Amino acid sequence: MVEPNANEPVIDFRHVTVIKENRRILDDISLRIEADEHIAIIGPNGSGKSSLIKVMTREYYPIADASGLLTKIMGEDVWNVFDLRKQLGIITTDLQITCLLETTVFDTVLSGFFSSIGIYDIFDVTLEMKVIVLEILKFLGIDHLAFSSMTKISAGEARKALIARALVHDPKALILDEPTNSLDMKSIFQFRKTISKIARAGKNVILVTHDLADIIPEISRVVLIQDGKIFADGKKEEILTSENLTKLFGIPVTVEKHGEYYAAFC
Ligand SMILES: Nc1ncnc2c1ncn2[C@@H]1O[C@H](COP(=O)(O)OP(=O)(O)OP(=O)(O)O)[C@@H](O)[C@H]1O
Repeated sequence: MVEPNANEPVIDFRHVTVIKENRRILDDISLRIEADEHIAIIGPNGSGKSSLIKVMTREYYPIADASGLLTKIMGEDVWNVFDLRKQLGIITTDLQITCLLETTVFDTVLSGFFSSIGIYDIFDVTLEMKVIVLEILKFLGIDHLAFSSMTKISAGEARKALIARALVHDPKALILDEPTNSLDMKSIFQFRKTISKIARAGKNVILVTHDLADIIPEISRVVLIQDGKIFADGKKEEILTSENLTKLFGIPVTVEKHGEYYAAFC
């Protein structure tokens, strides 16, 4: 198994172009995320955010003949996909839908060890795995829900259970694709606190969102994506401006800062 190098950039992509159905859905993207960085990726619907994440998880592959192409993750070019998924904890809305089964929170988190949906008799579940699951549930403050069904807890709690599932392998980075979709204000508030706690615990947070309010204070860098290209990349304070967001979304947008958080109005 590839052991990640903690000092190497988590992501070092250069000249990444992905073509699907004869269209460049990612167009010459270069993006380097340092070992200690937390970033937010923002862009309109269809701009290529999820596709970029899929290049990170090796679900999408860039065209191989691009000059200077590099797709290093934690210093390595070549990854076994199973090893890679242990290092990159991923939470998507699709996963939330897939995991909403009549299964307990505990088993949902445990299933992260097997990259499965549900737990089956053939799995070799160890005591150590169970201890890790309980520790993570405690860390995220949902241990009291361990034996509740995923279908009987709130959307915010279910989202935390998925984060717990992504953490079982102690990944280097946590990738969140639109994590607060369909959560109410209280759940969003609690969710942000959880992500802040994980960021402070030393995991890279890579957040894909439409909502500036998801950008936790620990995130200092923002990347804007438009039409498969990087439109702007830099310090949060410099990138999150009304002018940039107006150009990015093609509508008048006003960005305001409230304490350590941002909000956009259109
Ligand atoms: N497998 C595929 N085959 C064909 N087209 C694809 C494929 N995957 C993505 N696309 C197209 O690439 C573009 C970018 O899609 P992507 O899902 O990356 O955008 P996004 O920024 O994540 O959008 P959203 O905010 O709506 O989730 C879209 O036009 C999408 O239809």
